[in-house]
Amino acid sequence: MDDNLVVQAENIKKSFGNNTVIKDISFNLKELENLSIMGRSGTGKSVLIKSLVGLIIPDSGTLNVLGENVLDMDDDEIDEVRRQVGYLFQGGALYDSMTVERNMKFPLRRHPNKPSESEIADLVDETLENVGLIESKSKYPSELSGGMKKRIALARTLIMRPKIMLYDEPTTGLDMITSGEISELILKMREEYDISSIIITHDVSCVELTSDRVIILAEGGILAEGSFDELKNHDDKKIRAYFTMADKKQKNEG
Ligand SMILES: Nc1ncnc2c1ncn2[C@@H]1O[C@H](COP(=O)(O)OP(=O)(O)OP(=O)(O)O)[C@@H](O)[C@H]1O
Repeated sequence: MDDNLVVQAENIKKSFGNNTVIKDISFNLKELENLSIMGRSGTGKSVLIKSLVGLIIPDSGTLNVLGENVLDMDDDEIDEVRRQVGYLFQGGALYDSMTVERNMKFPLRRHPNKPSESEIADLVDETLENVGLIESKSKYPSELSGGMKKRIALARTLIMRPKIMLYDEPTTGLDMITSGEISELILKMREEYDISSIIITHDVSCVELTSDRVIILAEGGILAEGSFDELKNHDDKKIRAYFTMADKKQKNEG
């Protein structure tokens, strides 16, 4: 595997019964790169990133993550990959019955190389400072806005110091200003923690702000790949449409 590639996926295929979701996809992620994956609903974006952490097993292909072949791993080895690959799920999923502080401490306390309680407390404070929410430490999720919950969910993932972050629709359901703040945070976290990221999103502004490279999925394969500007101004109007249609949708929602 190329030294600079943290993910290398070759000829991935995946069907669920008769439903062939991924016909043949190859892609890679470079160190410190932010890669956006766009595509209509149901094109297999989530399936693709779930396969990076062993939540879905492709039918065929090769899949290297951080230099290791994840399709040939036992449960312990996959757990080790999951510790290095943070996954921000669509729902964000905080524990409602726990304060922000306890939500943050929870994954660290379960870590096999568990830090001491005072180290955990320092890590929680430092990470909450970084996402701008230290003052919400004693609050419960129900007391937080959608944008704040996303930040806390992100902080809880970052506290594990992942090398790769997988963001599944990080700005969905947020207003345009809050979405912009989350996109800024994705950029800031790359600087702060040297993270390479894959961002699944329909949010054109998020793609524009965060991404070095964009892949558009359609019909089980890669329809287009390039920089934001290349794809937004592509000769093929079918490709341009991914940017203009979503723009209009956002304006209507905003
Ligand atoms: N565990 C599963 N079992 C069966 N089918 C599944 C499973 N996971 C995903 N699928 C199917 O795979 C297809 C792609 O789903 P996926 O969630 O990857 O879409 P997506 O591109 O992320 O869509 P969205 O933008 O709506 O989140 C869908 O038809 C879905 O029903």
